[in-house]
Parts: sequence; structure tokens; C-alpha cells
Amino acid sequence: MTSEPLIHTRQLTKRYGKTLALDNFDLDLAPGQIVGLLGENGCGKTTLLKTLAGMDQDFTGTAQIAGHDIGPETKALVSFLPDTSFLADSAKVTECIHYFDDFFADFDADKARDTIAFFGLDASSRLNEMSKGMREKVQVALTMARRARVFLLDEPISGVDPAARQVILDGVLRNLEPESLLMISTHLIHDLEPVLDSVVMMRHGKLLQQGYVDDLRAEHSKSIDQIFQEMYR
Ligand SMILES: Nc1ncnc2c1ncn2[C@@H]1O[C@H](COP(=O)(O)OP(=O)(O)OP(=O)(O)O)[C@@H](O)[C@H]1O
Repeated sequence: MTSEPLIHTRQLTKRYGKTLALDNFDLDLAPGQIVGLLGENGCGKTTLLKTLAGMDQDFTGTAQIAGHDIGPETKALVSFLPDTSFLADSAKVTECIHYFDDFFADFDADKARDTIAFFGLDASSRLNEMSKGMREKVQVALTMARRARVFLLDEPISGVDPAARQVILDGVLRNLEPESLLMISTHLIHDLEPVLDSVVMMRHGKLLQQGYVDDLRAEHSKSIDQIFQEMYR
């Protein structure tokens, strides 16, 4: 790594009862890259993202963002898109923008409105009048409109059609500052591969493989999608 890690974990361990969701998970991620978080169902991707986002502080080991232990300081640096809807169904898009503006000091309402327009959405619509893909776009627009140093997106393109996936990815990328760190969990590696700088592959709560996509592709003479299929077969 050429610069100090923005995300740093050591022996990060999270249990849900008898289930070990994160098992002594060690990770260092430098800023200025787009990272794909990959792994089969239940390997701990959501748990890792929630932990780094400060949504669940019931863990052992070390987890730091920009040198700070996970807590209020790191929450201010991290913009998190969960895999479930976090907005009130009856709200209008304009109300969601106001809500974010009140709640997050680093929120740029103009940027959010601009991305909503880029997605071709009507800001006066209510969420319960929108399709799943349209609601996902609203959530992406809000999440990416923060001037955060770390963006953690949990499955932002699952459950939408291939054309919408590309539009959502474009909406994510057009808002990203070069020095930010973006980590995206996905099963849709083929769609994401062209934009990734590096990947983190997980298995059973552990780090299975981490590397820059160019290095991995050169080493294996295969696409990341093919490497993933073989690794998890
Ligand atoms: N709230 C919870 N209570 C109990 N067990 C949980 C809870 N959340 C996650 N788990 C368990 O922790 C493990 C990791 O789950 P997690 O959701 O992090 O996996 P994932 O890689 O995101 O899966 P997927 O790809 O299916 O979204 C799984 O065994 C899951 O059943």
C-alpha cells in the first residue's frame, strides 16, 4: 500500500449467538479506490459493512477508520447504504432530502437533487409510488451526496434490471471524489468488475483473498468474475 490505510481491522470478530459472522478479520484498505466486497451468502459481508459503519458496536478486536476506533467520530466520515430500505415509505423525495440535510453535516442537498434528476426521477414523488429500482436510486442519490471519506454500499444493484444497474453505478461514480474509498458488496461481479480497483473476498467471516484487480487478472489470466466462480465453486 502506498498510503496509510483508511480502513483498518485486526482480529475483528463478531458473533451472533453461536454464529461467528466475522472471525479474526484483518483488513487494510487505502483511500482512493473502489473495492468490491465479494463472497457467498452468509459469509459476513453485511456484518462487516454494518460494523465499519458503526451500526453495530458489539464486536471484539480492532476496527478503525482514518485512525479512529469505530464510534461517533468515524460515523461522521462514513456514508452507508444498507441492503434494506431506510426511508419512510410515505415520504416524498424532497422530504428525504430535507431529512438528510438536517441529519448529516456533510450532506450536499444540491448534489442529491442533481443525482435524482440524473436518474430521471421526479423529486415530488412519494417513495410508495415508486418501483423497487426507483427507490434504490433515491437511496443511492442520498448516500452518495454526503462528502464522506468512506462510502459503504451493501448490494446497491441487486434486484434491479441490468440497464438500471448500469445507471445506478453511473450515479454512484459521478459523485465520487478521487480520494474517497468506496466499498461495494455484490454478487453481480460481472456488472461491477469494470469499475473495480480491488477486491476483498470473504469466506466464513474470514478474509480469503485481497488484491488489486489488475494484479489478480494478470496472475490468474482470468477475469475477476471467473476467479470468483472458481474460488467459490
Ligand atoms: N441479526 C442477526 N442475528 C443472527 N444471525 C445473524 C444476524 N445477522 C447476520 N447473521 C448471521 O451472520 C452470518 C453473516 O451474515 P451476513 O448477513 O453478514 O452475510 P452476507 O455475506 O452479507 O450474506 P448475503 O450475501 O446473503 O447478504 C450469517 O450466518 C447470518 O445468518
